Amino acid sequence: MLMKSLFRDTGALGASVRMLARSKAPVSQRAGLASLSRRFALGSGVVSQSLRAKSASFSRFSRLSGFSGLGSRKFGSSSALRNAAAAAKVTPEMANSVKTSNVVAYWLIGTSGLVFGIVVLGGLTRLTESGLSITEWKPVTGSLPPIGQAEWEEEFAKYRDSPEFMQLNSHITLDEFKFIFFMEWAHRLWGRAIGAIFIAPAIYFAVTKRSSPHVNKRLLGLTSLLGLQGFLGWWMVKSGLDQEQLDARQSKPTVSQYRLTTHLGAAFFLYMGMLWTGLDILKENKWMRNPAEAGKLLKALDNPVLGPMRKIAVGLLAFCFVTAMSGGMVAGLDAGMIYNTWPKMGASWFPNGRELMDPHFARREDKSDLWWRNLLENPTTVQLVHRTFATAAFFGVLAVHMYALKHKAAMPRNAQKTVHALMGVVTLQVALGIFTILYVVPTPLASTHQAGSLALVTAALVFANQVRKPRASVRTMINSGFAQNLVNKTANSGSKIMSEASKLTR
Ligand code: HEM
Repeated sequence: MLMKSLFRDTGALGASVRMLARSKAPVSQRAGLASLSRRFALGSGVVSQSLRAKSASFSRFSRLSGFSGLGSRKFGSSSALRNAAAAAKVTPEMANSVKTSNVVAYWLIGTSGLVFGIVVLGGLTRLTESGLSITEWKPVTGSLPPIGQAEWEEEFAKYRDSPEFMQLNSHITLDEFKFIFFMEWAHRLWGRAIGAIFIAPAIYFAVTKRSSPHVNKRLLGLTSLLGLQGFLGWWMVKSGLDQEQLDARQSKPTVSQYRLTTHLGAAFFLYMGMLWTGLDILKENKWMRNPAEAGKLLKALDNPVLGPMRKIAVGLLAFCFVTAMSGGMVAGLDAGMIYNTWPKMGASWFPNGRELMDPHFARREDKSDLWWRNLLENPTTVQLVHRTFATAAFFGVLAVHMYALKHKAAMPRNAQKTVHALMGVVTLQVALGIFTILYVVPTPLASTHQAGSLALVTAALVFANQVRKPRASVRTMINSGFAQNLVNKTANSGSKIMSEASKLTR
């Protein structure tokens, strides 16, 4: 009864506010209405005195009055939405935060798959030593490969001027050059394709309001990261083409391991950002469609056992990422070509201290850079660092797996499955790493090992996402029982506002 009257009255209140917002009512009047809505919400007895419940009532109010992302399309202009939301102390974030179309989520997850693919292709480009074959960066005109003999000869002539040709590849023929050119060209073309497939739909979704402002901010961040990634790719290649830089590093013509790892790290971030956002959208939409189920899940997520698990899951994701980056350093220094034994490194468990902290790697006279230069530039030490991180990652996942098994009852079902998958992937990844070392980095194994690192990060990310509590706005809405009650009441209420609002929750 109480609920019935609450919804009836809130509906009427929402209608009045909508009218006020449309009629550009004076601010004082709108503020008065906001305070009325506040008193109303607090006096209803349905919501508690807590601040969280207050914000739930404002979310409820904003949705019933049509002031949500979807509502703004149907009921009013975005400035009316902003004004009314501000007057009612419903932040635009809260008012608009819930609904983003599932299509946006599928597109994000699909694009993250393309990023996965380009990381693997990038690894193949490096492993086939093709990455320095294109000596210029032409973001637009470079989309087309040379056409006809004359253009190929011209391109080959540029390559013949590069340090890589002069010092390592002076024997290669035009046909062999064509192969390495096409590897690098395909990598760059794939990058351009990801740019187009990401940016054009992102604009479309934002303009047509299929994505909420909250998601739009993330799309903007991901677009910037995508642009940065293209630049980082060229910045990396430049380090292998510029003889001065090679001299400074005292290196053969290869790219800097720092730049390779930065490029790899940015790709991982892009991948994780797309996947995380896509999963968030799907999850929230699912909750809004089925508030009763979501309520149960929220209750399960409130279990105190999951408190530490949430932090551990994020920590584990970060650790897997760092381990992958240490692998990038190994790849950048070709450090997998030495110490091709496991578990020992050569005849002993660890190389001797003199080799691990070789003074030749220090560049300062006082040798104050001895430690960090060896950790990041000495192939022996870098390999040992990667082995150490990998071992720690394996035991970290094992510990989480055991902890999850111990608290099985408290874990959401899907998280239980993911933690098993995580255990499987980390075992496979360690095995791939070991075989990559034992067989002295054959391309198929090394490439699968690289793909495995992304698979591991994927499993860790999905797990962290599953045990995470939802965003505040969704949480307060579902916790208040609002969505469930709304759906129940709508069936026979006959109220237009109620049926409009209930659609928002489906
Ligand atoms: C959690 C476990 C591991 C992760 C996440 C991981 C990740 C990575 C990544 C991302 C790379 C760079 C690939 C590239 O850019 O081409 C790499 C390279 C490498 N890793 Fe691992 N790795 C793990 C375990 C291991 C283990 C246990 C070993 C051996 C004992 C190993 C040996 C290597 C070697 C030799 C390379 C260089 C391959 C190349 O030159 O392409 N890894 N790793």
